[in-house]
Amino acid sequence: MTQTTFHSIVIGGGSGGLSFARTAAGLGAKILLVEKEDLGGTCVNRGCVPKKILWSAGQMQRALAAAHTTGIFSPASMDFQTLANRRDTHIAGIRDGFEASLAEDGVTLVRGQAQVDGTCVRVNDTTYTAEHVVIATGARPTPLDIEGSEHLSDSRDVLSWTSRPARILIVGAGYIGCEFAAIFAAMGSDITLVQDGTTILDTFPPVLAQHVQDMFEHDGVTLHLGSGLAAVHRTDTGLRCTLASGAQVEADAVIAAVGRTPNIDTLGPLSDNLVCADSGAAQVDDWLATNVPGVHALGDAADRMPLTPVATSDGRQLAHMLHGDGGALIDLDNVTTTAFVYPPAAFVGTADGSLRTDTFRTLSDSVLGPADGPEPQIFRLGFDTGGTLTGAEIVADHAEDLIALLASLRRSGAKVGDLDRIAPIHPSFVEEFTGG
Ligand SMILES: Cc1cc2nc3c(=O)[nH]c(=O)nc-3n(C[C@H](O)[C@H](O)[C@H](O)COP(=O)(O)OP(=O)(O)OC[C@H]3O[C@@H](n4cnc5c(N)ncnc54)[C@H](O)[C@@H]3O)c2cc1C
Ligand SMILES: NC(=O)c1ccc[n+]([C@@H]2O[C@H](COP(=O)([O-])OP(=O)(O)OC[C@H]3O[C@@H](n4cnc5c(N)ncnc54)[C@H](O)[C@@H]3O)[C@@H](O)[C@H]2O)c1
Repeated sequence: MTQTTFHSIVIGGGSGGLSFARTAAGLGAKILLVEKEDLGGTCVNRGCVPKKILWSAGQMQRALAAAHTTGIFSPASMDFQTLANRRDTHIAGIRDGFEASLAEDGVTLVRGQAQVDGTCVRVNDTTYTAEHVVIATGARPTPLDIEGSEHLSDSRDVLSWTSRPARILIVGAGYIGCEFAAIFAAMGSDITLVQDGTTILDTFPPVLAQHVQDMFEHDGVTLHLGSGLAAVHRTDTGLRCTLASGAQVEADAVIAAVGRTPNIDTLGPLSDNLVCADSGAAQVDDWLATNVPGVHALGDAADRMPLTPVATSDGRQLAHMLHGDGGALIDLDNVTTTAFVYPPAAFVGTADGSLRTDTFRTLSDSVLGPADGPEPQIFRLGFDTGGTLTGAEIVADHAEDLIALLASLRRSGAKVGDLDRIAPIHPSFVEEFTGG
């Protein structure tokens, strides 16, 4: 059993761990990165990237379904296996790129499951020590403990599917449940969405959540709010799902999307010593330090915001704090977020300001919507009593891009009327809320 010393050891080669390792190595630090599965972690292998590939395919399906209204006639059919091959090739390319760039940056990569005790890390019977240990171990799907749970799929399974089930029941209508519902409905699956609360997307502003719910209903998604899944049984014709209400739904696949559990409990002795928040993630201070001396945490393993840009930014900033001349954590209040439904729903801050809330509803004239008409879109801006922009809420094509610009305006203290002084492009969606 050899012992090698590093400046920092980072556990987990996902968005946060890679960002930390590469930045710290670039600052001259000797870095060990430990990864038990695939470089790139959740986002690249079983999260954002494969999800967005499927989402883009679903968007094409929706456009094709509407094409005949513009006089375009073409027989369209979908071979999911071809899409799955393209997804897997794309992801493998990103992974290979990470492996090459880690080697270029001089980061030592060890494959295996890390067990951590203070600043000692054991992997495959070898012990490594460092001044700092960074926990960037991410999170995993929270299992749904019901009768017949062996029949359930989670997001990891779904994003490696090579065929598309015709009837899908999804439990949980948060980000993952709603995104999968939208994507597979667009591809032609029959979707039932079961949510324990009275609203879908319950971390989103209520106006956006309601708008997405209306779109789901329009698209034929069956919603069961205030309900849950009690049991699943395999029958000759599929999976018979019994809801808490007693209702029965037959499906070919059942997806549990009921949240994610931080990977804090699988770290060996450290698991018992870390102080965690209610989310199950490690509590950290403004320097991402945990309660254990020398141990930091970031990304989904830390009690911050479980989104890729936060993990990546925190990784970079922590590297500057530990191995450079200081860094500053991203302001969580100005983090933007998007649910990739059709069209996407995005927000920053809150639009329910005390001075006024401007709400614009419009029908897109720039894209093909569903066959029975263009997509309804919504855009809300909120201002405080001083007239300063407090938030933006958008459901529209390219909302995931637009929202970053609104966050930038908000951060720079934009006032009521500032948007009126912009001459927008015509015809475009933004002319609904810009131009005097
Ligand atoms: C279906 C889905 C869709 C998503 N879509 C989006 C999106 O569109 N936009 C967005 O911003 N976010 C999205 N997210 C969230 C995003 O993926 C995460 O916030 C992000 O990946 C967190 O990065 P991380 O580095 O903290 O953890 P991860 O990327 O999960 O990486 C952690 C790594 O640590 C490794 N590991 C764990 N324990 C050990 C151990 N003991 N030893 C060695 N290695 C270990 C794991 O194998 C993993 O590779 C999505 C998530 C899911 C599940
Ligand atoms: N586009 C994105 O940025 C994106 C996409 C996917 C995931 N993510 C990240 O991943 C995290 C996890 O996503 P998620 O969708 O798994 O969790 P979530 O917390 O967003 O949603 C889970 C939903 O399931 C419901 N639920 C929980 N238990 C239930 C039960 N037994 N029966 C019925 N409903 C139940 C909850 O009320 C909640 O609304 C998100 O918080 C987000 O940070 C981000």
